[in-house]
Amino acid sequence: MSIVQLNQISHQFGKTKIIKDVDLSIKKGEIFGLLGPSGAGKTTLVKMMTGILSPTEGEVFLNGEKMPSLNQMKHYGFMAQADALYQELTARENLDFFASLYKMPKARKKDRIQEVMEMVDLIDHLDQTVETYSGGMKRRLSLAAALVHEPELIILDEPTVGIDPVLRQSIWDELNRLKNKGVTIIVTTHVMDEADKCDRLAMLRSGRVIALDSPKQLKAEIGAATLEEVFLYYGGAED
Ligand SMILES: Nc1ncnc2c1ncn2[C@@H]1O[C@H](COP(=O)(O)OP(=O)(O)OP(=O)(O)O)[C@@H](O)[C@H]1O
Repeated sequence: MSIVQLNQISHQFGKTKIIKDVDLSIKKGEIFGLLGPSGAGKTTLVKMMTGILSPTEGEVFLNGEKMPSLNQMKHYGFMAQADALYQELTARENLDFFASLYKMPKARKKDRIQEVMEMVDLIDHLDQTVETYSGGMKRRLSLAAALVHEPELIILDEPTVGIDPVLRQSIWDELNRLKNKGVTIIVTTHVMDEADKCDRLAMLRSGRVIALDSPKQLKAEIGAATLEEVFLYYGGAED
């Protein structure tokens, strides 16, 4: 069974249709990428997966349950583009708060906070208030907050924007480690080399899925050397 299922999803803001007839079926344990230029509709699509936004048409299912569903909320971790952190609290207090929301046992919570803070290379700043963090540090803490409760589905909206290449690699190592444990990861990106790391990729343009397969298969099908070529081949160029 697919963990996320989108059936004929469309979304309209006012009179403008932003998402057009999207069907997607995301399987348990895969890293699924949504690749597209700015404005293609990636954020709108992931917001509908989380139930934050309802589609104008079509249905979204998480674990077979129709969204929005409060019950499903504890199963996923979401990292939005805008940070949702408490500025006046320390990083530890923020993570403690998020972990407690999901009723994580105390002992596990303590260890897990250390683990995620090491992963995002913020362990030396655990007891600093968030207001003293730089923009990049806040991004990394937001990622830690999305992962702290060990969700089985992780939805990340452009998680590595503003993050340096070394740390970006360590974040991808962690995502792969989670995937090997059976966690499903959905990630939006407009960076081709990140898209290449996904098991499957949906290329999005102007609210439509223009191609969908593994990066390797997408390239092989048209004899392309890069994902850029694939994107252009399927109509990725602007009108
Ligand atoms: N609340 C809103 N009201 C009106 N239009 C919106 C709203 N939110 C998004 N849009 C429009 O919907 C389109 C898709 O936006 P979305 O944020 O989903 O794109 P994106 O692919 O995530 O882009 P980016 O990579 O820049 O984050 C854009 O044209 C945007 O202007």
